Amino acid sequence: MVVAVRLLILALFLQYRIIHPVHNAVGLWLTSAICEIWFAFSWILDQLSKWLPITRQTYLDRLSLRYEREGEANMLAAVDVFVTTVDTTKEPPLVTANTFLSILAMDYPVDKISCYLSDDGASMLTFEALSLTAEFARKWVPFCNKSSIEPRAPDMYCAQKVDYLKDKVQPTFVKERRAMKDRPGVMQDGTPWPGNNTKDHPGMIQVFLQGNELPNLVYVSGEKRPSFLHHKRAGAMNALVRVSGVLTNAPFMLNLDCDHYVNNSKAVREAMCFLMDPQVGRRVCYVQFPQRFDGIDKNDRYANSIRVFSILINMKGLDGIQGTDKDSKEILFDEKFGKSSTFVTSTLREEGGVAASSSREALLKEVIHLGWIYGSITEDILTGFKLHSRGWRTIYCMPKRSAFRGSVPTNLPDRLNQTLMWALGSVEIFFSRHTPYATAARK
Ligand SMILES: O=c1ccn([C@@H]2O[C@H](COP(=O)(O)OP(=O)(O)O[C@H]3O[C@H](CO)[C@@H](O)[C@H](O)[C@H]3O)[C@@H](O)[C@H]2O)c(=O)[nH]1
Repeated sequence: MVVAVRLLILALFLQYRIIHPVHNAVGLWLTSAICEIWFAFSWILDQLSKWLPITRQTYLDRLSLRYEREGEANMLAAVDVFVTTVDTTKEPPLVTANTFLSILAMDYPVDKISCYLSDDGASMLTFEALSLTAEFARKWVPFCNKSSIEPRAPDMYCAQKVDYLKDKVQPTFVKERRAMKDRPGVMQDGTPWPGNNTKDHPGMIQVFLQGNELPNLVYVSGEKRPSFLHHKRAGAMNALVRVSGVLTNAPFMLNLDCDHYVNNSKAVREAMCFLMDPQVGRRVCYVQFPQRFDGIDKNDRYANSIRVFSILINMKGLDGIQGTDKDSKEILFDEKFGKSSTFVTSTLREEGGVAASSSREALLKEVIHLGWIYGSITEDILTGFKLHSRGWRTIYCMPKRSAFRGSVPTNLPDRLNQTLMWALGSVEIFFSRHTPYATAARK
């Protein structure tokens, strides 16, 4: 009803605008009329996606009943978690360390989680930080598991103003908690990685944790050469897909930015409710969680929360059609689980991912399945489109306790840069051969 009334008002307004030209300022009138018609058109498109909003419910106990039977081997699927970082000045290693600790301490069988960091900055500082993170994880993860705390990112947990003495918790817990709070700082100085140039260095892989007590933890910095495009985050993600394909090759992957920590330790289980569902799971290629952010100031100067709340209905609506694409317009981050088989975890011919007898055309076709698509700085949106155009479904999952939380730009230049990047990415997709309109026309 509201939409119909708005549509009517819009039609009357546009009719008025068109039949009343401003003769002494034709240029201005024409420009504003074109802009208004364009906005009206995009608003109508936006409404179309809202007809069938879906709210989903997960039942974690049933997941456990099906896949974690007593006396039997745990049947939950393994997950490779990918985190990307590039610039230690904008993405402090301490933030990345928190993200990793929250991942390592997730409520999921430890032998089924492997964490990978892609360091596009090839920074010694990040490398050192991850090494110290691995050390601290040996204390932090058992503490989290024993005490069932939330969130499991140490800084965010310790920043909570909870009086544990008041709650009459066990004295041992209070003591252990204090020990965790007084942990030694994990950062050292900002010495650059010796002998390396961020734009020209060999590939680097270091396994920090491996075994049955903690999840695997691997540092990766993909090879960079000045004469080759490395395709920014898409290239970094594909490097991780290839490395993890060789090392752990889990059937699912979780992808996070370095400043997005796990806020709900059961997040992976939430996603598995869909991905491991015998019926729904077969058609689903990823599960996406809503964007949630810390650090938004009281007046929300940079409009960070608008994109969180106003898009909720759009996301639910899209879920009712085929699922959400990664949307750069309002969403900053999302976390998604994809089936590696969709992306084919091990690589091309040399890794046995594609039969040696494949023709060049077949190979090229497979390459499209092989990972994040190149050609746009908003590679996640582009890849989301591609997956949808191949018939995959995606799920929008909103657990009561938000699954992940991230940080937002806290100054105007960063916020403007971010918005510009998303806008450019969308324009790139629109004019590329991957444009959804061309894909729809080809069908
Ligand atoms: O060359 C690069 C550039 C970026 N990144 C990483 O990519 C992530 C996102 O980059 P950022 O510049 O912070 O972009 P945002 O706008 O904050 O990120 C949102 O928008 C991007 C483009 O749509 C998506 O890739 C991200 O997942 C999404 O969170 C960060 O972890 C970076 O460290 C790299 O690994 N290599």
